Amino acid sequence: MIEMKKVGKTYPNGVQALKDINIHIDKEEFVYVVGPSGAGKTSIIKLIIREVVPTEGTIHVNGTNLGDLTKKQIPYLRRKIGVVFQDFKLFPKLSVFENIAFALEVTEEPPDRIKPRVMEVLDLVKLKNKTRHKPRELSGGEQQRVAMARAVVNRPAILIADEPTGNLDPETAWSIMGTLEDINHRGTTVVMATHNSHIVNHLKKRVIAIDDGNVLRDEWRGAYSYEA
Ligand SMILES: Nc1ncnc2c1ncn2[C@@H]1O[C@H](COP(=O)(O)OP(=O)(O)OP(=O)(O)O)[C@@H](O)[C@H]1O
Repeated sequence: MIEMKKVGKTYPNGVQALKDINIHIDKEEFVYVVGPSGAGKTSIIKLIIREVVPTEGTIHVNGTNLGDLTKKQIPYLRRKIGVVFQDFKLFPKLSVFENIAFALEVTEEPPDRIKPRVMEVLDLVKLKNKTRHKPRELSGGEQQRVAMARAVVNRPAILIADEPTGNLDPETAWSIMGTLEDINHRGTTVVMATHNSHIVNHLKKRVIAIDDGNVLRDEWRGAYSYEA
């Protein structure tokens, strides 16, 4: 599903963000990527979605060697990968319904299929009663749930979440984790970069710990850290 072999990333300014990354993530796994600020977590995510290219090594996503992709093929890769961010990145002028429908319109979903599918994902994230609201009329947790609904509306094989609970209070963060687990149980692979040690230590999953551009640990049902 996601395979990185001997992947290194040196940015044009000479910063070596990733050194020798070897990771294999299978279909339907739920994986935390943890590590201190600057460790390289976001760089791994950007490589998976082909926002940046590696300086060394090879990456396969869903059987495709990203090194073989032409610029024109990148949008097709992105359809297989949903992404959510810490700051939600919703369109402020569009309603909840329109924010999600937009993702189907750009992939040219037949118009009569759009409404049922949007309502289906709003049901999944428990927001069917807020379809006409604008993002500013929602709480942070609700906005993140809209972002998740939008990320999965095209039925991607993989959902990448970069610090999805970063802007949320602890209780709301747990509700977001419930939604991510529901998405995972429906067959989507979830890769979540996080600093939230409480969640990682209590909702046990595979943990890939990155430090200084290297994989420090890769453990099934691991912990956030083993210090103190
Ligand atoms: N576009 C870029 N150009 C140059 N250096 C970069 C770029 N993006 C990231 N870096 C550097 O690469 C290293 C890894 O950054 P990255 O954003 O992957 O870390 P991170 O683990 O996601 O950190 P955080 O938890 O703070 O988001 C850092 O030293 C960072 O300064």
